[in-house]
Amino acid sequence: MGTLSLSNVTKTFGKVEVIKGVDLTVDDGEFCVFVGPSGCGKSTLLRMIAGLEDVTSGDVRLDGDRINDLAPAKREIAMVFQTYALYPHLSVRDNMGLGLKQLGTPKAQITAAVEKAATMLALEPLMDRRPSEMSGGQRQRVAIGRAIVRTPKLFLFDEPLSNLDAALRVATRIEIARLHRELDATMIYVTHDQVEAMTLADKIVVLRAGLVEQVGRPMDLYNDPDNTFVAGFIGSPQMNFLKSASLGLSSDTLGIRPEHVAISASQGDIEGRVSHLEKLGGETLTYVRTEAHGLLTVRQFGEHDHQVDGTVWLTPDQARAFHFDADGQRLRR
Ligand SMILES: Nc1ncnc2c1ncn2[C@@H]1O[C@H](COP(=O)(O)OP(=O)(O)OP(=O)(O)O)[C@@H](O)[C@H]1O
Repeated sequence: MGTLSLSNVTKTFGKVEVIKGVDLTVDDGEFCVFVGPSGCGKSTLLRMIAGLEDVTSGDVRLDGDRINDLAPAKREIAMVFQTYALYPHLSVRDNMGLGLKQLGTPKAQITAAVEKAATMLALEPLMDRRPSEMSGGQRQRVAIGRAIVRTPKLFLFDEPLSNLDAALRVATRIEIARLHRELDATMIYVTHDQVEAMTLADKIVVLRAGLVEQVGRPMDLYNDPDNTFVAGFIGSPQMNFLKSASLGLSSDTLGIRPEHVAISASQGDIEGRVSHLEKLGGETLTYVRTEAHGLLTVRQFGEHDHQVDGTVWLTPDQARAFHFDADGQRLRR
């Protein structure tokens, strides 16, 4: 079991309140991802769950038990950091087994748990190496292995892939998804990476300035955002925001994803000039400077050529558009 609940959790550093009352439930076996702009409080929230920061007010519960005052080592929670935090003088085997050893677990049991985790993570050939003799990706697998052997109720990941190169990030991301399926464990994962959030999460929590903006399944946040903040945050490239009035519409702002804007050299609703093009292989992004709405992005599948500085016409697909009021709240019709 591993159900986490936060009720009205706050955190104050000095006089500054950085977490301003968070309510959240992460169900047993769920993969929950925290996203939000830099400084919004993702890591602080994670560290409070782990017990590495005190909770200023509110309750943190694991399977119903209030754990606010429980020492980190007693929480049955394992945390994997961006910077691995392995002991340099210990072998992989000893790094992975250390947590259990400190808990006084019998040696045979430690060996069995370490071997099982090593197999899951394909670490067997590396067990006698020290951290300095391994690549970043291998070290991160050891850090994940160290978390697994403790069979915690809850895994916390703080941007675990951000020190890895692009190919290794993809491989390790897939590995984490597999581990989640195999372990059937509850996981909370902090990331800046849209792809990680969209692909790993059962549930995404969008945070902004210490508050939860919206919680939902990835595609629900993408297709049904509550406000301009969530609409702009989820999805890459970002949603376009247009002034409704200049399109003859009654809402304040019209939101349209780059893939739902048609581009033509001869006709359309909005005139603009091509600012620059990005050909990404499978798709082309065209950035168009418009007088009424600023810079807009158009996404087309395949390779397309639009002359830089040339005049183009854009037409948002109204059926796919989102409408927002002057406060940025979604107007659902
Ligand atoms: N020990 C501390 N003392 C004072 N302020 C802190 C401390 N730790 C974090 N903060 C502040 O709390 C706020 C939230 O920080 P936090 O690291 O949780 O944000 P984050 O969303 O994880 O950011 P990032 O995405 O950049 O890692 C920030 O304004 C930060 O400056």
